[in-house]
Amino acid sequence: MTEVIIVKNQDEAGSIYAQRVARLIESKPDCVLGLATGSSPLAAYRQLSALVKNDSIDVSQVRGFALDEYAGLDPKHPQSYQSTINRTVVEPLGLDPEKIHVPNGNLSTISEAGHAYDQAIEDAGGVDIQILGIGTDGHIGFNEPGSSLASGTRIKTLTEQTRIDNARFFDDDINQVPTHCITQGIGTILKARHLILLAFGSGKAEAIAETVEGGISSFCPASALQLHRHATVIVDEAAASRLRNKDYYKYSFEHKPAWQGI
Ligand SMILES: N[C@@H]1[C@@H](O)[C@H](O)[C@@H](COP(=O)(O)O)O[C@@H]1O
Repeated sequence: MTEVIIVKNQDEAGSIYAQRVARLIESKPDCVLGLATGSSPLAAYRQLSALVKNDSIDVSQVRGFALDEYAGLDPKHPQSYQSTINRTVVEPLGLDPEKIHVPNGNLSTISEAGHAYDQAIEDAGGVDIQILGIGTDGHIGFNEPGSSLASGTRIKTLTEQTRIDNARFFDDDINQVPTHCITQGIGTILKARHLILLAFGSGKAEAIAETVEGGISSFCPASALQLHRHATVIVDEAAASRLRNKDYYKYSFEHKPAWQGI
């Protein structure tokens, strides 16, 4: 089943992620991390970088692949996902920028870029742990409702809702938000060995209920997590508020043997 962990706040969620990733880096120094943008993973990255510093963990060989990028936006633009990943992950953790990849949203090469990206992930041996946020419409990466559950990395059209949601990063001006993106497909994401999805706040409650307890449907792309052998969904009470089986998730997490980890 998809494991659901209900936490008090983003820091508690971040610390669960950070401890899991720190263990991975210690056992596999050149591990491959799947990276995501958005506000949901920020506390997780902060906690991880604190842990890396406190425990003097060597991250020099860690590799990473981001989920997505806007199409046609200069990678140097402060809101490009290339810049965002550098600012929120690469710099604070002290990762080697050469080992961290973001899909190439350059319009002149975008038709080939998706296939090349999937190939690069495979050549790296696949993603060990993929962190995910979720859109209010249930999207993961930028796989909007209707995306094939078997899709590979490719160009997608953003929904108007996603452009409205993301306008806050573009001076609250939807016209500045690109209309297209390049995103890892749902099929690509499902190949990662462990998925950890984070969601906070009541705005995500419906998407989380659909993801975990709804039918598997391309209309809620995150519901594809139900097909994965090792998916962990970490949410606060507000994001968990529409889950019918909430008490059971709490009970099973409280009674989980410590050796099991997540
Ligand atoms: N492409 C990203 C997603 O990867 C992210 O999950 C989503 C939610 O962002 P937030 O975590 O800020 O709510 O935003 C964007 O659309």
